[in-house]
Amino acid sequence: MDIQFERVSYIYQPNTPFSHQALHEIDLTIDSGEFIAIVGHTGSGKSTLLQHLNGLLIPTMGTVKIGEYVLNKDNKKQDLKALRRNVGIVFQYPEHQLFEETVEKDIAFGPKNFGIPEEEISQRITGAIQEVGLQEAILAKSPFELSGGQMRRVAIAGVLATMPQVLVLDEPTAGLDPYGQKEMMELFFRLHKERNLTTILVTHKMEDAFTYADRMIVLEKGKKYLVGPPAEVFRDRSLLNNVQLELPEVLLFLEKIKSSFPFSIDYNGQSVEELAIELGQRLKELKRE
Ligand SMILES: Nc1ncnc2c1ncn2[C@@H]1O[C@H](COP(=O)(O)OP(=O)(O)OP(=O)(O)O)[C@@H](O)[C@H]1O
Repeated sequence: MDIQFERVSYIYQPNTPFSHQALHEIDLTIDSGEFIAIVGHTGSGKSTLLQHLNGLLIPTMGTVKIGEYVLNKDNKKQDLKALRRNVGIVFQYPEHQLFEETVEKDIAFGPKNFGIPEEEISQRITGAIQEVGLQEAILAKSPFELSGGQMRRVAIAGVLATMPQVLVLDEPTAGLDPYGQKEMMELFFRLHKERNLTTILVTHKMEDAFTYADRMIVLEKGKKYLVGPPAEVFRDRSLLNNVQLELPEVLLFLEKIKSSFPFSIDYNGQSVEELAIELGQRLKELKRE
């Protein structure tokens, strides 16, 4: 499913004293199978943009096109069920949305809602629980008996069981310990590769954007500020000034990826190590200039 934003603006509570324009004329194309990271300060519009991906918000101006769907203010009354089945959103702290008596019922909720036949639902539950690295024995438990990390995995399994083509992740590793964060990101990256799943990740972690994304989108005050492969975006001097990416933070993450990278990625023929060294040097030079 290709995704296209054409001059998308969004205004919260228009024509009231509380009116706030959260997105300004965003143009954007995301190809099927891409891994996109969206970064930007608090309040830059990241969550607002995400909510346009399954029609939770409809642009105030402009158009969002997702597969067959055309979302704009002239087209507000369409049935969005198929869109919502195909675009799975994992909101921040998704475990807060668990509510059923058993893990099994919680995971079944999405597929049931989308009218998937019972026999298929049980297969999907088993598949999803394995995919997120949990044992089947957990299905009979109450979600509230589980650890925080397990609850998060159950919530993600619920989204995966709807078999989306696009997976949208809003700070999915927030609140997990560093080991849990890495495991979770590797899970998303594996799903992305295995299912050719278009993945759109909102993150504050530059390291994750750099490690996993094909392209990064930097939002600043509701505007698309920079977009490109992470290695290019990090080379942009203005990122240092405008997104306030601090040099120690960058160096720290470059240092980390050198030792902990689980696989090699090649950007324009450079190994990650070469890239890290080059980026580190360039960023030092930029700060000196
Ligand atoms: N329901 C609302 N009514 C009015 N303004 C809102 C509403 N929701 C968000 N905003 C404003 O819109 C802007 C963009 O918010 P948004 O949540 O999209 O930012 P964000 O980049 O996701 O931030 P964060 O990183 O904190 O999650 C902010 O200035 C926010 O205060």
